[in-house]
Amino acid sequence: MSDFMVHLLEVNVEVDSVQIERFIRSRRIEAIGVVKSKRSIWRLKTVPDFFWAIVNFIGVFFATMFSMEKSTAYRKGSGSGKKWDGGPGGPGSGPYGGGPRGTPRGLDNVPCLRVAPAVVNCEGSLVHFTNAFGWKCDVERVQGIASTFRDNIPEAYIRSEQEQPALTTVHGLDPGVQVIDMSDPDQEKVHGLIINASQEWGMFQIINHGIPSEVIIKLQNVGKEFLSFRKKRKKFMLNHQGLRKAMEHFFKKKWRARKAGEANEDYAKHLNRVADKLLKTLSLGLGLKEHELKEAMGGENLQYLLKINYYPPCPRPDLALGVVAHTDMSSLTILVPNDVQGLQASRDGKWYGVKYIPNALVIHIGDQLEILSNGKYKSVLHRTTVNKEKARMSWPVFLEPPFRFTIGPHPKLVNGENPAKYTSKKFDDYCYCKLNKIPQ
Ligand SMILES: O=C(O)CCC(=O)C(=O)O
Ligand SMILES: [Fe+2]
Repeated sequence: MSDFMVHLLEVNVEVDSVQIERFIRSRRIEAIGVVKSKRSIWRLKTVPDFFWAIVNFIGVFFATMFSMEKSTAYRKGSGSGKKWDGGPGGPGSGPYGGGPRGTPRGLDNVPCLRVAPAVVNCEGSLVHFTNAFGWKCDVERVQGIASTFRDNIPEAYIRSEQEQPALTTVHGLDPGVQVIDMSDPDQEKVHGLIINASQEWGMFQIINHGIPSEVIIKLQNVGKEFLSFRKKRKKFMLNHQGLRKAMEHFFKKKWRARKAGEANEDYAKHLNRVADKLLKTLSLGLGLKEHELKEAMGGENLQYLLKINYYPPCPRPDLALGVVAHTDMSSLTILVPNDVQGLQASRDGKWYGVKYIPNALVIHIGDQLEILSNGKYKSVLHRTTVNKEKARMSWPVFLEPPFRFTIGPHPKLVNGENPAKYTSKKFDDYCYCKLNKIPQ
C-alpha cells in the first residue's frame, strides 16, 4: 500500500452534472493558465441541460497511483508527454494549426460529460458547490426533485420527442453491441472482434476478462456506501497529501476508509491489465506496433479516472433521460453498471439498449481514440435511460491523456492519401473547446 495513491478528486452530490461540469471545467482551465484570455463560464451560453438526477457524486482518480511525482504533475495540469508536446496551436489562441479543421462525424456537435475537483455542501434544496480554486456556484438538488414528484416530472426534465426513450429506442431482433469473450482460445478471433466493434459501434462488452467478480462487487460497494451515508451536509475536499485523512473524513471510520482504498486499488490493478490488453489490440488494428497507441495517449502517464453515476428512480422514464446523448472525451472508457438496464448506444441514428450482463465490462471508444486513429475507430454516441422503481448506478473509468499532452491523428496514419481529419491539440484545450461548444 505504501506507494499507492487513490485520489478523491470530487464529490458532486445530487446535482445536475452538466451545470457543474461546465462551471468547473472552464474555471479550472483558466486557473491553471491554459486559457489566457479572461473567459467566464457565465459569458458562454450555459443553458442548463436537465438530466434526470444524473449524479457524478464521487470521482476517485487512481490514475497516477504508483507515483507521487506523477500525481503532483497531474494536479498542476502538467503531465509530461514531452514527446508530443509543442504541437500546433497555443493555449487559448484561437485556431489550431496543422491539418484540416473539423471532424467527419462531428465530435464538435456532441455534448460530453466531465468531472473535476470540488467541495459540495448540501443544504435544503440547494447544493453549494466550490471547486478546487475557490469558485462557487449553487445548484438545485435533483435528488430532492426525484422525491417530491410521484407521477410526473418537472417540464425541464422532459426531453424533446427526438430524444424521448419511449419514442426513440429500437426494440427487437437487432444484435446490438457485441459481447466478446476474452478467454476464447482463438485470440486472433478476439482481436478481430475488438477491432471490428471499435470501428462499427465504438462500443463492446467483454466477459471473462480476468477481473474477479469480488473485486467488482467491492468497488460497487464503495459507491453504495457513500449513497447510504445520508446527511444533510456532505462535505469533502480533494486532498492529495492527506488522502487517508480525507477518506476517513468521508467514510467516518478508519476501517471503512481503508476498505474503500483497497477496493479501488484492487480494481485499478486489474483494470490496468485489461486496458493494456485492449490498447495493444487496438494498436495492432491500426497497423501500429503493440505499444504505439498507448504511447500516443501519454504512455505510463495515461490517467485513470473513476466516476460514480447515480440515477434515482424516475416516475416518467419514458420522457426523461439519465444522461443525454454524448461521446466521452476520454481515449477509452471502461464501465461497470449495476443490474438496472439503462445504457444505450447509437448507431446509424438509432438507439439500442446495451444488455446488462453480470460482471461484463462495457468498453467505449472515446474522442481521443477516434482522433488518434484518424477516424478509423468511432467514439460512441451513448446515453442512459432511467427506471421507474429502481435506482441505477454505474462506475465508468475514463482513460485520459495528461492535460497538457497533445493528441492528434497518429503521424504513422497520416500521409498524402490519408490526410489528417482532425486538428492536433492539447487534451485540456480539446476539453475546453468541447465543453464550451467552440469548434475544434
Ligand atoms: O451510466 C452509464 O451507463 C453511462 C454513463 C456515462 O455515459 C458517463 O458517465 O459518461
Ligand atoms: Fe459517457
